[in-house]
Amino acid sequence: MLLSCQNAAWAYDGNVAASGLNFSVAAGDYLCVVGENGSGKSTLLRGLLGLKTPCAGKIVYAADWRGTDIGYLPQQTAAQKDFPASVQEVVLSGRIGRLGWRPFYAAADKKAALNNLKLLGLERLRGRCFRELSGGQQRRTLLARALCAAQKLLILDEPLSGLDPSAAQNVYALLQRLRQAGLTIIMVSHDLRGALRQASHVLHLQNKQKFFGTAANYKKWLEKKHV
Ligand SMILES: Nc1ncnc2c1ncn2[C@@H]1O[C@H](COP(=O)(O)OP(=O)(O)OP(=O)(O)O)[C@@H](O)[C@H]1O
Repeated sequence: MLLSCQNAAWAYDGNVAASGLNFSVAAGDYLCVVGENGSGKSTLLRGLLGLKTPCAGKIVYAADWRGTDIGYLPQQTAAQKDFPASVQEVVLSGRIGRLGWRPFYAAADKKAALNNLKLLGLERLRGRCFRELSGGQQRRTLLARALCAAQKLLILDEPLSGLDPSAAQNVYALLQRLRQAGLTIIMVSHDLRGALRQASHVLHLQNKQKFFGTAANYKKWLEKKHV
């Protein structure tokens, strides 16, 4: 078990955004978090990252858990679009959590950045200024950055937003390969069909936990709901 949410809830100024969350994620799982706008998905991700403290319940992490093992792709925000740095620098910054006492990046950091730039088809753009890129190119750059950070767990908040169909397919194929290589993935997505093709587990939120289980059982649950 990598992490387990035990009756956890989060609120903003007393207004509950998500409550009664009980689920666990094992190493190698691919969990897709679904639900309508405002159902608490991003709040949960921030909770898992330790950026927002639960107002009830708790999250229990594996004994050997280190916060630096996580790569995180946040939801797109206006502020992110204005980074005055090159694509390569943004991707390399995914290694910051691993620098420890070192004041500079090592050859291994630069190699990892280059590798992830290639994986996301960004090699040609590496010298370009991040803020001059298209929305989809920026999204891929931030995904490459998250990959640079992800040792054990990749947390993605709508990774496909702004991507054209072929770029989205490439990201799905990449996630599949990463999972086969042993990475655990937690992803918020509005592309239910695409997510269900790949996910091992689904968590459906509506400010509460409506469903948690395997993707196969989620399909059955959806069918029952609609008869
Ligand atoms: N910083 C904040 N301050 C106050 N309320 C917030 C804040 N962030 C989110 N909320 C509220 O918490 C609830 C859940 O929001 P959240 O962003 O987690 O939903 P979501 O499922 O990720 O939505 P979307 O699909 O639109 O991204 C919403 O009612 C939202 O208005």
